[in-house]
Amino acid sequence: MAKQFLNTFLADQSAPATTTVTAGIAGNGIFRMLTEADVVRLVKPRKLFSHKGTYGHVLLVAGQEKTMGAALLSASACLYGGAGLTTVSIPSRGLTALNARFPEIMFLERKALSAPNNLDKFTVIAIGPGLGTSAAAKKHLRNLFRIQKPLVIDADALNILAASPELLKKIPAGSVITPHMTEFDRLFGKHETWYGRIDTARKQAEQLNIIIVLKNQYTFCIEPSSKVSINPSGNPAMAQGGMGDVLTGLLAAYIAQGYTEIEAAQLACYLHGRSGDELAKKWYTVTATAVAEHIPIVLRGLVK
Ligand SMILES: NC(=O)C1=CN([C@@H]2O[C@H](COP(=O)(O)OP(=O)(O)OC[C@H]3O[C@@H](n4cnc5c(N)ncnc54)[C@H](O)[C@@H]3O)[C@@H](O)[C@H]2O)[C@@H](O)CC1
Ligand SMILES: Nc1ncnc2c1ncn2[C@@H]1O[C@H](COP(=O)(O)OP(=O)(O)O)[C@@H](O)[C@H]1O
Repeated sequence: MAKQFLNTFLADQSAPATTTVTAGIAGNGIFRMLTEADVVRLVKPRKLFSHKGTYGHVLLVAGQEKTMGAALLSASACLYGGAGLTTVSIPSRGLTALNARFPEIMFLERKALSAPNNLDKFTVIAIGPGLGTSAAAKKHLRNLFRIQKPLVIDADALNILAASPELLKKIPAGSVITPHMTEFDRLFGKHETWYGRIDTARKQAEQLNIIIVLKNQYTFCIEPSSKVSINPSGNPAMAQGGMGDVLTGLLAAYIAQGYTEIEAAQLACYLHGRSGDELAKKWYTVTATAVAEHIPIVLRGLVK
């Protein structure tokens, strides 16, 4: 394969012209591009004699009155991503919508989040889509930080952290954060270039001991070792609200199923974009709902 350069993946081509990207995540370089072969190798086929308990239990803390849709979209991705069980903690006003739309999904009252015992049974907890940034939302995030288990942190939970640097320092080790460019700059300061942003992300992933999924046309998954994998799938037909909420649900679903946090991030990014790519062959734009629903079809095509 011809040599690839990092600038191919940056909107502003701000990297040194000689910085290369190797094909495949097994490569030794800092910058490695995820390939279809990597993803096929990562996927663990579902087992004979397995049941819902085999594939983990996601708790998703999301939604407020005006953005309940984000919670439902994210929850749908847990379902279509194959989590064994999904429970959603949304304001109780969203319960009718949840039951009508996804009868497979369970509900946990918000007040139950303050008792750590209630959370033991969950394999992974994701927080943020459509959550809002109220004092109550901040309290829920703070409570989840106390149990010291890695979290998936997105959207408004990131905006809460951006406004509370003292809380950002307490982020549980091993957590995965999924900022888009604007959320990233709110968290870590304004950046003039993409190369500068990636440099900061590598430093922060190491310092905070977390995985940073920096979303854009090409999404960068940055590990605490500061290695970067670049996701090549996805297209502008996907540039619509709710797409990131679906990515968060997928990521949580793969952690629930026993993938490591970095494997889950790589799988979620690739399959999310691939779903959008397959749909965009027929559709000029694709919805977040459609991207989630198409995930099992993408996997059926990749894993024989
Ligand atoms: N149906 C729903 O309920 C939806 C709820 N959402 C939730 O609403 C909350 C706030 O989201 P908002 O969209 O208002 O605010 P954001 O902070 O996500 O976005 C604010 C602005 O940042 C810029 N931006 C967003 N993505 C970018 C990217 N990849 N690169 C560069 N700039 C980018 C855009 O100009 C955008 O208007 C989140 O919790 C989110 O989960 C959104 O996901 C949209 C759909
Ligand atoms: N032009 C694009 N090309 C590839 N992926 C895209 C494109 N636009 C959006 N996406 C993907 O959609 C998601 C958008 O996330 P985000 O901005 O958080 O959306 P939202 O807040 O509306 O849910 C990211 O995973 C991003 O990579």
